[in-house]
Amino acid sequence: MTPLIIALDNMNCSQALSVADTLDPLECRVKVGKELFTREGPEIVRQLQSRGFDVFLDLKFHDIPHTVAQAVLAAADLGVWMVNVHAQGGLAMMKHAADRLREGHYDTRLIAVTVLTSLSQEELNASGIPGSLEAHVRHLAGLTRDAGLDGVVCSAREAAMVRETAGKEFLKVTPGIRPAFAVSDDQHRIMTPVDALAAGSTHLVIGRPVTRSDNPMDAVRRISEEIAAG
Ligand SMILES: O=C(O)c1cc(=O)[nH]c(=O)n1[C@@H]1O[C@H](COP(=O)(O)O)[C@@H](O)[C@H]1O
Repeated sequence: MTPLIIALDNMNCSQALSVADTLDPLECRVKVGKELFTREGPEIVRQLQSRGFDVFLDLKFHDIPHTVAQAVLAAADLGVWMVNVHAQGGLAMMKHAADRLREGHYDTRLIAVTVLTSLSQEELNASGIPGSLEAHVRHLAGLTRDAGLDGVVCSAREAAMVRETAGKEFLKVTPGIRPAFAVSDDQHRIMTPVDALAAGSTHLVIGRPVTRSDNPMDAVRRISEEIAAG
């Protein structure tokens, strides 16, 4: 199955569906984030699923354990392929959500965001977290593994380190991916698709390089070709 997850950001329902209609669900999965979900609600997820797409519901839950677990179960009831929380919410929060999913026999993958790819070392320290960004990602990845989640969201630059900490099977979903033909936008810790996969990423999240393209499916094909050419 393809490692590509296309982020359907900066659009409403009809725009998202018209992009999705140009894409092939065998060549990519799609990600519904805060803006699209807040505008359109669960119906956009159902519409995408009815077109054959696996949906990653990227709402990055971060709250008390009971609230997060209930939100994760609500996402699983929607039949999403993947949902995420913030690892910063703590071991108990993550474990409660993972346990509830397992008890309910859901096959929705639960992953946790470590340190956002838009954050730099300076910004992390300025937010009150001392030490190196890499050490913090490693720590949060270990916490996520201990809580029984399926993997993390991290920068591809940290994928090899996460593999070392949590193993090969642990998912490394990496945004901040910029194919050779794209610009970096507001992402700080970026990598090309080829380098990201070589570093151990299991899934690549790509938004603007595809969705801002005049021909999104062509952009997906170019990325797949870049990957195949290695
Ligand atoms: O959880 C995410 O998907 C995520 C985590 C992170 O650390 N950085 C990050 O960029 N993302 C998401 O990945 C997507 C990246 O989009 P582009 O920068 O347009 O490729 C956006 O939808 C972000 O919300």
